[in-house]
Amino acid sequence: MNPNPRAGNRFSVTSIEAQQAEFPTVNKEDELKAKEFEVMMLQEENEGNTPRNILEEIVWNKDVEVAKMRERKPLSSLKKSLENAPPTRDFLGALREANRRTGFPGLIAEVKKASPSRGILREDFDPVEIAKAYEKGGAACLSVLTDEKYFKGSFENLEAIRNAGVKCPLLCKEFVVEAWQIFYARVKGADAILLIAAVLPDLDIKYMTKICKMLGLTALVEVHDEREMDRVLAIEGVELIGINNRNLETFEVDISNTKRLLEGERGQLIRQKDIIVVGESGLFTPDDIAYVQEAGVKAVLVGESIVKQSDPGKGISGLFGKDISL
Ligand SMILES: O=C(O)c1ccccc1NCC(=O)[C@H](O)[C@H](O)COP(=O)(O)O
Repeated sequence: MNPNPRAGNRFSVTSIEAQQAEFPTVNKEDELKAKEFEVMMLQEENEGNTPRNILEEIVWNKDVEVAKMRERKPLSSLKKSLENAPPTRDFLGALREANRRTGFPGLIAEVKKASPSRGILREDFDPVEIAKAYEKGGAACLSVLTDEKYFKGSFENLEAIRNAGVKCPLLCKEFVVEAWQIFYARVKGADAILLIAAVLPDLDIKYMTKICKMLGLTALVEVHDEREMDRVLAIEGVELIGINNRNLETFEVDISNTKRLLEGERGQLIRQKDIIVVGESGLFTPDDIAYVQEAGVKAVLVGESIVKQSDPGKGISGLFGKDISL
C-alpha cells in the first residue's frame, strides 16, 4: 500500500473554512454519487479492483459511510448540536497525572468487542460495565471503538459510556477521513480522537489537529514507522503521539517497534517538544509494560489483554503486576 494513499487526492482538507462550509452549490445526492465515484476511481487504480490490505479496505468503506452520515446530519446541524454537547475533559492531563501518581505509564483502556485480526474478543460485551470496571481498576482514560463494520463498536457505546457518568476522558477510536467526523465525535461525548498518519496526508493532520483544538479535543496522532514519525514530528501543535506496534496492513505485532521509533534523535526531539508518547497494541504482561516504559512512553493503549478477562478491572492489575487503582 502506498504509505500515504490519500495524499494529494481531493478528500484532503485545504482549509478549516473549506471543511466548515456546507458546499451550498452542490446537491447532496450528487455529492454522495461523487464520493462513491471517487472511491471507485481509487479502487480502479488497483489492479483487480480490490483493496490491497485491510487498512485500505476499512478506509474505502469509511469514505462511503461518512458521506452517508454527513448527508443525514450536515455540518451546520452538527454545529448546532455542539451547544448541547457535554464539556470536554483533559485527556492529556489525565495521562500525565496517572503517570505521576502510579509511576507507570498512564493507561488508556480500550472498550473493544472485536477486531479484524482477532475476531470476537468478548461475547458478553456490555460497554458501560466494561468502562466502569476499567475506571475502578485504575485506567486514566478509555478508548472506545466506534467503527461498526470491522470492530463491532458504535457511537451509541461512546454516548452510553459518557452518559453513565464515567469520569475517565474518552478517546473516540475511529478511522477519521474527514473533519466532519471530529465534530460528530465531539457531539457524541468524546474528549479525544485518533488521527492515523497512514491514512491522512500531512495537511489533513495539520488542519484536523487545529479543528480538535478549536473543539477542545485532544488529538492522538498515530504512527507505525520512522517515516510516519518524522512526518508527524514536523507538524506543529502535535502533543500526543501513539506508536502502534501493530502493522495495520499485515496485522503483525512487534512491541520493539516502540523502542525503535524512540531511539536517538527522534527520542530527543520528542522530549524537547514535551510530547507524550503512547505505546499501542500487543501489550500483555508487566514485562511488556516495563519494556515500553523503558523505551520512553508515558502512556499505553491496551485492548485485547484486558477486555478478555472475566473482570476487565482486575485484568489491569494483572497487566501491570500491581493494583494501580490505589
Ligand atoms: O486490532 C486490529 O486487528 C486492527 C486491525 C486493523 C486496524 C486497527 C486495528 N486495531 C486498532 C488498534 O490499534 C488496537 O485496537 C489498539 O492499539 C489495542 O491493541 P491490543 O491491545 O493489541 O488489542
